[in-house]
Amino acid sequence: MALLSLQTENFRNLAPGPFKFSPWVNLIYGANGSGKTSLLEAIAYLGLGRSFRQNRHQVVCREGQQRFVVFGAVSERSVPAVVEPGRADTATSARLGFSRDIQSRETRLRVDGENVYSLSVLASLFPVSVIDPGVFDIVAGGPGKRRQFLDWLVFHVEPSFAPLWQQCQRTISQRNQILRSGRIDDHQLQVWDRQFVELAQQVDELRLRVFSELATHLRSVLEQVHGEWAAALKVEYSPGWDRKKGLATTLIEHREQERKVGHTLYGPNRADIRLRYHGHAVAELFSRGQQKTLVILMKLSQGEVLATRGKQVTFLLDDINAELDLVHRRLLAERLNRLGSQVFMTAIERPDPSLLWEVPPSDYKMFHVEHGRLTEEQTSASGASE
Ligand SMILES: Nc1ncnc2c1ncn2[C@@H]1O[C@H](COP(=O)(O)OP(=O)(O)OP(=O)(O)O)[C@@H](O)[C@H]1O
Repeated sequence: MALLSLQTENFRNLAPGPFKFSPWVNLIYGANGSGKTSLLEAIAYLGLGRSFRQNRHQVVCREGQQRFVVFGAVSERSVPAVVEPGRADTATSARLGFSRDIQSRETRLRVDGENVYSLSVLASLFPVSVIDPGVFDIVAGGPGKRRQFLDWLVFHVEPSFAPLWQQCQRTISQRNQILRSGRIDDHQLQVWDRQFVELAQQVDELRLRVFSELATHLRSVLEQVHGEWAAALKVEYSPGWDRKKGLATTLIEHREQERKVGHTLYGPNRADIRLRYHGHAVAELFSRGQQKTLVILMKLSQGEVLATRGKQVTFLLDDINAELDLVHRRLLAERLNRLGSQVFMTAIERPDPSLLWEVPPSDYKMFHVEHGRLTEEQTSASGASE
């Protein structure tokens, strides 16, 4: 899907719009505090149902207002692995809406004017991938971030994953309650363990299958990065228990330990993507730039896996220029262009397209942001299409 237009009400400092976007590349620049990140945040609301910057809806609602609205029109495009920009059919196929009343805490999700009750409906219609400074925790942070990263892809590739994982998480929390209660009923725990092991194996199977595809794409994109670090990097999926032993045996062997800590220490809730370099975690040895390049390439690989399923990810890149040198910026821009993804890329200075692409995409738009207002500027692409 690609976002063709956006309207907002009371969203931070953004003007209401409507703003019309390119289904391919949108370059957005403006001074500090002009509203670039707020724009990406509003777009992301349509696919995530929340902000990627912080947890509370009320922070994005304009000061003094009680309700904010984000409304967008998205188009469906069939995306072969490599697409020539400008060739796809961009007929509007869905109108997505998100509104939140701050006082009543009521959230409303709308698709084509009808109420929907699950965020996963918006998420599957409009997959968005945010690349902002916070995303670098995928490498530098704990396993939870990497699990979330993998599960985002599994959710989009395997429709059975979301309900399965929910059920598995419920089982884990029931199991934790038993482990925490002073008097443990062994029989009761065994019953939960049987169910837990079965669900865990199903979750693991889906994650492993999707991870293998992701790893293949990541390996291919890493081959384009010149540097020993990219060649020596090892990327492995760990299910959260010793696979040779099996989860059932692991749980029996560690029952005492789990009783002591009062929660589940082995299982898909502990899965991870291990990123190793010469036997060490990459977070210990990689430079900041290398870590950032790696995260961006991992995100790009997610987009490539979805493209093989005919699903298109919209990438929201917030001021990545500060993080990447020109060579890596170009590599990313070229790969995104080949992928045919819709891209929103912000910068403080007006970007020079000739520095990003050898041949700039035939259909891109350039916007200047000031006080939350977007002004579209003429580019060689807009000139050519007239
Ligand atoms: N709830 C709100 N109500 C009104 N204005 C807000 C609200 N939240 C943020 N703002 C203002 O919106 C403006 C836009 O901030 P934003 O983070 O989008 O800027 P930016 O262009 O990304 O800046 P930078 O380049 O510094 O990252 C800021 O001036 C901020 O003070």
